[in-house]
Amino acid sequence: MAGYVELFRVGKSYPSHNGPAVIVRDISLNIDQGEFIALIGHSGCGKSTVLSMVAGLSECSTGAIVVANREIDGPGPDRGVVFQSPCLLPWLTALENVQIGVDRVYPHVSRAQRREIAAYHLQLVGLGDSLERKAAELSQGMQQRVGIARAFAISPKMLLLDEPFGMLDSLTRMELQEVLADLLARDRKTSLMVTHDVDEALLMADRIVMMTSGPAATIGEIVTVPFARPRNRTEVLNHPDYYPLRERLIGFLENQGHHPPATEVETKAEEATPANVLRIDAADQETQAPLTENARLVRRA
Ligand SMILES: Nc1ncnc2c1ncn2[C@@H]1O[C@H](COP(=O)(O)OP(=O)(O)OP(=O)(O)O)[C@@H](O)[C@H]1O
Repeated sequence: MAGYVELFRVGKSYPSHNGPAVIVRDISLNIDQGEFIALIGHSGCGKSTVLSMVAGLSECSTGAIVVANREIDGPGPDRGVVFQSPCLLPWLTALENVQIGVDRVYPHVSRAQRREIAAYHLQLVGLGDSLERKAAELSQGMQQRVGIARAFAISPKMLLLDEPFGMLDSLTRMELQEVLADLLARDRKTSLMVTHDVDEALLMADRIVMMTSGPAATIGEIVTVPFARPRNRTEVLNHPDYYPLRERLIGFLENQGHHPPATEVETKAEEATPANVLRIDAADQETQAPLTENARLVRRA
């Protein structure tokens, strides 16, 4: 059955002195309207590469991507992107940063209405009192709230999130996971999120797509998360299926090990060792108790 978003045998390679370095290959995935997909895999396997092709920021070397029946050929306002760092214009206010996108997408509505749209979305992410504060004065968590408001304010058909909470401390990360979940409960956007965090994937996603390790990474396994959305963190953690699912995800990643990315293979073939493996936060290992904190896949030991 056709999906709302369809990836048909998508691949990406870059030229190198040894011929094309294949980063990802044969990525085929149908995403239903309103579905939330988490993309996980070892560092360097090509998760961001896939996301940036869906965003239209990078061209597919092979295959094609269709969003709402239209093959994409570049970035567009039908896809809102949230990056790890929100890249705000520091000299502009929170409101002005959100309004830039709104102005571009709604050029025909009045300036007052455009301001209202931007202000409304900043209120939704809890920044109603900070509309006029300069971006440079905001904490990292607040800046990321602006980034999320900016993505929602343009009413995209699809949301693309590239490790959106990766740079935040764990408490702020949990807060923003809830902000995002609340927004998605109001407006169930079709979403694709890259994350290193298996607990975040289990909290947010309807399906978790696990990528094999590169070079030439592809989809290894897809896990359906059986918890109804919207979700409550405590209920998810206490669900009898939670730990078996978590084990399955971690088991897959452990079995993948970590292979050097394609570009390293060319220059460092002899240095490829299985030492670069998945590690869980020391805190998690110490407690061995039900996790209230995210287990992180740390990139390299
Ligand atoms: N412009 C480019 N030219 C050559 N190689 C590139 C280019 N951009 C990315 N790569 C390579 O593609 C591979 C995949 O990168 P990508 O950022 O997609 O991985 P990732 O899984 O998102 O990694 P991480 O989890 O660390 O963010 C890496 O080996 C990277 O070096």
